[in-house]
Amino acid sequence: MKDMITDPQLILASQSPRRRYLLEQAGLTFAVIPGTFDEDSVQLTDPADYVKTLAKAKADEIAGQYPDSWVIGADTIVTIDRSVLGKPGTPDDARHMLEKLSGQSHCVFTGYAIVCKNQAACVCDAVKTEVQFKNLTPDEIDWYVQTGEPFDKAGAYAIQGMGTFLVRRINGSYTNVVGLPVCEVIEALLGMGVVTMNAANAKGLTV
Ligand SMILES: Cc1cn([C@H]2C[C@H](O)[C@@H](COP(=O)(O)OP(=O)(O)OP(=O)(O)O)O2)c(=O)[nH]c1=O
Repeated sequence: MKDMITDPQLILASQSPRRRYLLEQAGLTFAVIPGTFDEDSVQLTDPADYVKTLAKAKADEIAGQYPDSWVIGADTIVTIDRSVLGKPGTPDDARHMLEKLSGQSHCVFTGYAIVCKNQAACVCDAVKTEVQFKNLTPDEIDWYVQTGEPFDKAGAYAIQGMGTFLVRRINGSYTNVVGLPVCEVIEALLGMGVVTMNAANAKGLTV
């Protein structure tokens, strides 16, 4: 149930600490209100369409509760060949994902949606980044799984964490791999007039 407080102007509808950190680092002030949307209820289609649909559903859920606020939702998946890798449920899942990614290139798709219900406004898009892994030895995979880092990350790795040693090169947005394409999201927020670059407040973006 919604608290009896004034709607925050900008909301990140996500439980992901990485998304929060990326937006804070970009100078935004916002509230964090994660939703309860069931990701398994959405049928997998084209990867870009799929992450856009999920991002929009996450944003819409919170926008329904805070209709005057601007709400940001996002979703990230990893694809390789024809498989989609979400978050591993068990150490064996994580090991299999890392074995699949070893020595190969894969794609990371993040969808984002920015929604304001009472203004009937919505921007929704997806960004793709290519990531190439080095060849991993069984010992490297075992060690990385034991760190516990893979478990809440799509594809069982964190490029921003200890998993940085896995990545030989990337082609595209780095923040997109971490969970939110910050350049595109800030561009959209500026374009919609949700935030401004105010010379009198050069410490951050003005909401
Ligand atoms: C590939 C990769 C993913 N990830 C993370 C970003 C996302 O938090 C997660 C993908 O899961 P998501 O389902 O996109 O997001 P989430 O469940 O963490 O949060 P919410 O649905 O509430 O917004 O994987 C990294 O942190 N680093 C990486 O290198």
